[in-house]
Order: sequence, then structure tokens, then C-alpha cells
Amino acid sequence: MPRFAANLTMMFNEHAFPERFQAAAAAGFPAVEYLFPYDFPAGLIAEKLSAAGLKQALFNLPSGDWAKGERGLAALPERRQEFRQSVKQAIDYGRVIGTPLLHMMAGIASPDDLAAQTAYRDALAFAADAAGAEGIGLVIEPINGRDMPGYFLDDFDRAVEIITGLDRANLKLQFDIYHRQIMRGDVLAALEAMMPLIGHVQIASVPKRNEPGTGELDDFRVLRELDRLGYEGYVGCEYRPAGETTAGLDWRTRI
Ligand SMILES: O=C(O)C(=O)[C@H](O)CO
Ligand SMILES: [Mg+2]
Repeated sequence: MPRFAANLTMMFNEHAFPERFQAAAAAGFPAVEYLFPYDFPAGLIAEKLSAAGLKQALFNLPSGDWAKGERGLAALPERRQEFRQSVKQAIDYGRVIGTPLLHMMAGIASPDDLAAQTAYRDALAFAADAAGAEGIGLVIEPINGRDMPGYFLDDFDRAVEIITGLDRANLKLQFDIYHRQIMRGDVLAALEAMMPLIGHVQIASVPKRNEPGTGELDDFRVLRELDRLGYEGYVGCEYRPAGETTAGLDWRTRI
């Protein structure tokens, strides 16, 4: 059975963010992930984690002005300085919180834009090297265009090609089963082919992004396949509970 990390951005929204750590631990999760810790001091997050006896699985680099629709800075050449500052901030937080992984979002830009392509590869190499110097891994995640229209990294094969081309030991793929099913399907074959490059996995049902086992895919079969393939990382539960978070957790007993 895979080890699960509760995604505190989507789950346990019945509680204020700092209280979600305790709620996740009480519900039996060994680890957590979330989009951003930056509204709180890193020390407070580290305290909440340790008081709840949880491990940190991953969080994202600062990704621009989320409320205004920004979804990362890496592929935006005109934001290079700000991007580099964001890498520093993420690593400072990562050091205090003790994260093994950071997720770098690409931003809204055309995948065909040459300047965006160059900026993205440059940003990725910079962030991977900076994170690597602290013993932290970096992941990138293809995201489907229905949830995130215009997102630069909208293709799994391109992500693999970029990761392979940059050839950094700490640079890996974030394989979100929900996005893969929407973008291309063929989930089991892709997991098998990409497993050597996969650094983190996330799951939600398709199409509603609710609890695993409530959508079109046999999520339990996919989770068993992760075990068979020897995946040892966390599986982030990046889903929106259909009702109250704990009331919907019985899917974990059905794998
Ligand atoms: O949306 C997702 O699937 C993610 O994992 C990102 O971190 C945030 O959008
Ligand atoms: Mg995801």
C-alpha cells in the first residue's frame, strides 16, 4: 500500500491552515503536502509538523500572484530576477520545514514561445542546482489545460524530454494521475515507462477531482500498480473532498 500525504490546500478545509496538520495526523496520515507555506513563518509550520508527528512530502515554490491568475514564474523571461528570489525563499523555508522536495511551477506561457522555452530551461537548471546544494529534490508537473488554461508545461512527454535533457540527479517528474488521465489516459503504461524519472505522485478522481474511487478510472488498480513498480515516495491526496474530509476517507481501506 502506498504511503499517503494529505494535501492540506485541498483537504481539511474545515480547519484554518495551521490546524490542518493535527487534523491530518488524527486521520492517520503520516505526511502532508500543500501549495504554499509562505503566509506563515517557516518556524510555525515546522512546529505544527513536529507537534503532529508528520513528515513533509513537498510544497511549491512561490508562484507569482495566484489571485491574479499567475501560475509560476519559471517560463516568464521578464520575471527572471523575481524567480531567482523565489527559489531562495523556497529553499529557506524548505531548510526550516525539512522538505525533501519542491515543486516548481512553469507559469502561463505558450509552449511554442522560444523565449519562454529558454527561460524555463534556464530557471529549471538554476532551481535544481540551488535545491540540490541543500539536498532537496525538484519536481515539475504537467497540468491539464482544462483546469489551468494556458499553462506552459502541458505535456508529459515534453516534461520527460526536458528532465532527461537537463540531466540533474535531483530533478524529477511529479506524476499527477488526475492530470494524466485528463490529458492522455494510458496511465498504467505511462507510470511504468516514466517510473525511473518519477519523484512524486498525486491522485484524485476524474473528472470531479474528488476522493479516489469515485471517478472513471480504477484508482485502486493504479495505486496497486505503484506498489508493483516499486514506487517508494508519497502519493499526495490532491483532491477536493466531496463532503466533510474525514467522512470521505474510507477509500483508503479499499485498495
Ligand atoms: O494543480 C496541481 O495538480 C498541482 O499539483 C499544483 O501544485 C498546483 O496547481
Ligand atoms: Mg498536482
